[in-house]
Amino acid sequence: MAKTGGLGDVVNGLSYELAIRGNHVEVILPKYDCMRYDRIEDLRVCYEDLWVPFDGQWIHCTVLEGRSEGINFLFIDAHGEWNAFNRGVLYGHRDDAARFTFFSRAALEFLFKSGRRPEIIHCHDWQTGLAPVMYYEIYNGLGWNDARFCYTLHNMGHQGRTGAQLLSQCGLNAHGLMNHGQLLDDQHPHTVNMMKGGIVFSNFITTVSPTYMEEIRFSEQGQGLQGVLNRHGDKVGGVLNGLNYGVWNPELDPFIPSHYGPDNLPAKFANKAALRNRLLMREAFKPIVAVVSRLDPQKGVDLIRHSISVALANNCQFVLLGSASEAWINDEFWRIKHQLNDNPDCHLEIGYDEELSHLIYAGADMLVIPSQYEPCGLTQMIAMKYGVVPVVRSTGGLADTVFDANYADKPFEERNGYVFNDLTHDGLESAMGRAIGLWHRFPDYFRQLRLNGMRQDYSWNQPGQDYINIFNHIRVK
Ligand SMILES: Nc1ncnc2c1ncn2[C@@H]1O[C@H](COP(=O)(O)OP(=O)(O)O[C@H]2O[C@H](CO)[C@@H](O)[C@H](O)[C@H]2O)[C@@H](O)[C@H]1O
Repeated sequence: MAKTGGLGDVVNGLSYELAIRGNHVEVILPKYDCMRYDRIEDLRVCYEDLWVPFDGQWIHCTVLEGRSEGINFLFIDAHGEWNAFNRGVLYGHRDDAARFTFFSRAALEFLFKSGRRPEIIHCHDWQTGLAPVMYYEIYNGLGWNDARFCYTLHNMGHQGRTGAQLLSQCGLNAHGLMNHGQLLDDQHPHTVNMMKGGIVFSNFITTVSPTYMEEIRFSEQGQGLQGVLNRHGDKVGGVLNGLNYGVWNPELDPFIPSHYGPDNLPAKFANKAALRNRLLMREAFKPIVAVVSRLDPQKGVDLIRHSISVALANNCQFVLLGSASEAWINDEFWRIKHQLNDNPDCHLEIGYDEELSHLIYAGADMLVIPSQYEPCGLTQMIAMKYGVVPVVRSTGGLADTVFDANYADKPFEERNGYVFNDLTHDGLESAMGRAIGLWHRFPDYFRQLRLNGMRQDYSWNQPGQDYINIFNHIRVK
């Protein structure tokens, strides 16, 4: 209902997995104006007057509750002039640090006032980094002390660096927390680092793949937080994300015209025809190379751009679905789109379109993911489930899930894609060249690679158990 990328998938998938295993799970979100309200059932007010202290005033909120597939969702609706959550987008405003810290404070205030006493509060990314800080620094003193915090890092590229006045705005002791270094950014003087606060104060910290955990602890990929992660090394771990196969499954997917699985792979190809039809591309005996991505520097935008020409020069069709976070990237891809407008083998769709993404996975043959860094990456796992062969850069979770058809140190049944190391045109071209060559010259072998990927289990089954073990480890017994 509120998704711009992989974090939405993860909160959704993990919540269902925990609920299926008999846990009581509730998800708290801001009540954004731009949510998919069609995905929320029985939305109704559940707490009328929640007054939240923030920035020297009491802000009036209402809490609504709604359900989706059996899970209870709670939405904090903030009233008043500030208009914290009705901005037409989820994030991207100058006051984001204040907006999400206010949200964190409001969520805690709601849990406290409504008498809910969760054993575990699971927070995600910098937006909620100050929630465990406020819990231990403010709510413990009010007598609430039986909750424990798990904090998940989805992306070290966004840490929530902001001025120290935010701490006093949300009721924290700025002087003490900054002087003791718990919230002080390790690289920028006088700056609060919200993610660091989450790491220091939470009872356990996860990131979304084992390789990314290594990278952020022991290389500059920690983007300044290596030191704090290592100081807290006894409470950190990498848990590979799962996929919600209730949402991402070509045997059931309501957004694709032809259902298929490893036992009836030929039915996939009606989706390829539907994709071409939808995007006004011609029928041709060519593979479709796709990209589905946020167009962010993290995702390797230069190589994404280059993959278009590599695909078109090597007798392929190319489809891109991408949403840009920065104006220069948006402008660049619009320029390329105009340039290729009349090419019947290529379509660039710039924007965010959940339904179209399902049809692309179902219709494509290869998915290119040339990321600079990738904490986990879900699109390669979705691709594999849909019989699409991923071509990826070896980094983070991509390295944990994609095993090269030619070079992996694995038995053949576990090889499922193409991998390159160097973040260069040559690196990309060599991996794409091998994948495209296989499609044209050895179709049986290509089919086998698709099947290998489809048969791998990237569900929430194992990671769900890993999270339960972590929660059991930290909860108050
Ligand atoms: N334009 C578009 N239209 C429609 N759908 C689109 C889209 N662009 C992307 N998506 C969808 O958004 C999700 C993206 O997943 P990623 O793993 O790439 O996550 P992202 O980088 O956003 O998040 C971060 O968090 C996740 C979760 O932990 C990590 O896997 C990842 O490495 C980390 O960077 C997929 O479901 C994809 O289909």
